[in-house]
Amino acid sequence: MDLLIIDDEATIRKTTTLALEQGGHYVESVADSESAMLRLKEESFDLVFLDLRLGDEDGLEILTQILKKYPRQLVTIFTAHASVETAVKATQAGAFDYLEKPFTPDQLRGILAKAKRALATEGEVVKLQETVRELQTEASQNNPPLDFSSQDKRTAAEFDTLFRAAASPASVLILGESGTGKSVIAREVHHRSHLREKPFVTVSCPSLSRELLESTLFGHVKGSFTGAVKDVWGKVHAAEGGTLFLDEIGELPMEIQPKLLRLLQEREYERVGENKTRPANVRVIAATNRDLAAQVAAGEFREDLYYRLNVISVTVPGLRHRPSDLQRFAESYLLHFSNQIGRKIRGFNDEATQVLMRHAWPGNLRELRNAIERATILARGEYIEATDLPKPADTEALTAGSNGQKGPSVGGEYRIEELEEAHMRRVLEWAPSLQDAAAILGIDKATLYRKRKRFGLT
Ligand SMILES: Nc1ncnc2c1ncn2[C@@H]1O[C@H](COP(=O)(O)OP(=O)(O)OP(=O)(O)O)[C@@H](O)[C@H]1O
Repeated sequence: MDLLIIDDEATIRKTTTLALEQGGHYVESVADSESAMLRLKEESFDLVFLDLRLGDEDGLEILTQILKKYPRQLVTIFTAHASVETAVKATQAGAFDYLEKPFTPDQLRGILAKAKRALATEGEVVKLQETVRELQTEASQNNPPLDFSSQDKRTAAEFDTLFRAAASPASVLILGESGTGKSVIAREVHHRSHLREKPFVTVSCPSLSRELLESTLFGHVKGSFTGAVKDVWGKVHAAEGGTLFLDEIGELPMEIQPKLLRLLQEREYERVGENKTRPANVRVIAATNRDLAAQVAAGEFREDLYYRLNVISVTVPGLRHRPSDLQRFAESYLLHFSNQIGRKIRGFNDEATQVLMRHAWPGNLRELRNAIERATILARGEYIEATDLPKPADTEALTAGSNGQKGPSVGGEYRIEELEEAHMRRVLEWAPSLQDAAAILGIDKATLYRKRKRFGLT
């Protein structure tokens, strides 16, 4: 623990410091209230020992002054003038405990054990607050039921690896296009792990500036940058004992990468603007829709960090690569949204089913969910019709690559060949086999092979 002794008697400061240091604690001591307030402003201490008679100063007044500024500070009063009256006064003023001089090392240890319990309880409250926040996020999204089964062999194998590894403390890296369900999977890994009762804390890497992200992760001390008006704990602290989920890790700035590596490797970190090293006990799950290996090759992501994160790695296939699951998701979303708005919709008519199956779903489950929610609202009859769904010839869907980049669009200033190549590339991305791709494109397999070679689509 980090302790501060405020006592004007040099011998008491020295002997108490020695006794506490022997117990492995970090101890500082000061002789007056001015130095004490200065240190409390600069540092955070787990427990303060305050002498009730501090030269000319009144310990009770100093106690009030400390608690006014730092209401959660634990303060134990030292006094040579023990009496029920002073004890009552000190506790009424908010003292955590009371120690009569001269005290024994055992009494001191007793106080420390009690303070440790109190701090742990406070830590639990912070963790609970974090959990409530996460649950509120989950609930406010009002999600349809989650489904982690798959008829697609590759997807099923990826999920199997992932969930078998859930119970280990190993870091997990979840790769996959946007909307494939990486955040949802990260939560599920946490729920299936031994840490399920502990906090699950999310940090979205791109949503913050570098400075803010560093302080959000590790916390900061007062004065460490403009606007840092008080000491703040970070998400690493909030996730203590549980899971820290780093979303969009591919966007983690280079400057922060060594700090995350240290957290993973040494299990320690420092708050921004502070030299004190703190232990961290968190399991890290990271996700990205970027090609992290390519980022490593391009020198944009540290290789050592990549390997640390990559202990267990899964790639969630895009929805077009698991067509056998599409209908099930569509039906489950339909049931959820029709119940939500109190409508009886029995399913999709044949034409609508065809549209569902032919669309490439570049936005994956998120896009499907939104499309079904919209269709549920628009549906006139008992069945969803093709016109309730996004148009199959939606230019965006036809021309946007899996990385979201646009290609030539229908009606623009493009040669037919360019459109042909873009269309073929997209279909090849999601069609389950070359035979299926040829059937969808309306050409025979030999022509497909020839064109693939010509366009370099291998
Ligand atoms: N296993 C699942 N079962 C049912 N629906 C799912 C599942 N996974 C994801 N979804 C749906 O897809 C939406 C998007 O999921 P999520 O936010 O986890 O994707 P993501 O891959 O993290 O996306 P991004 O990369 O854009 O952050 C969810 O809100 C949910 O509606």
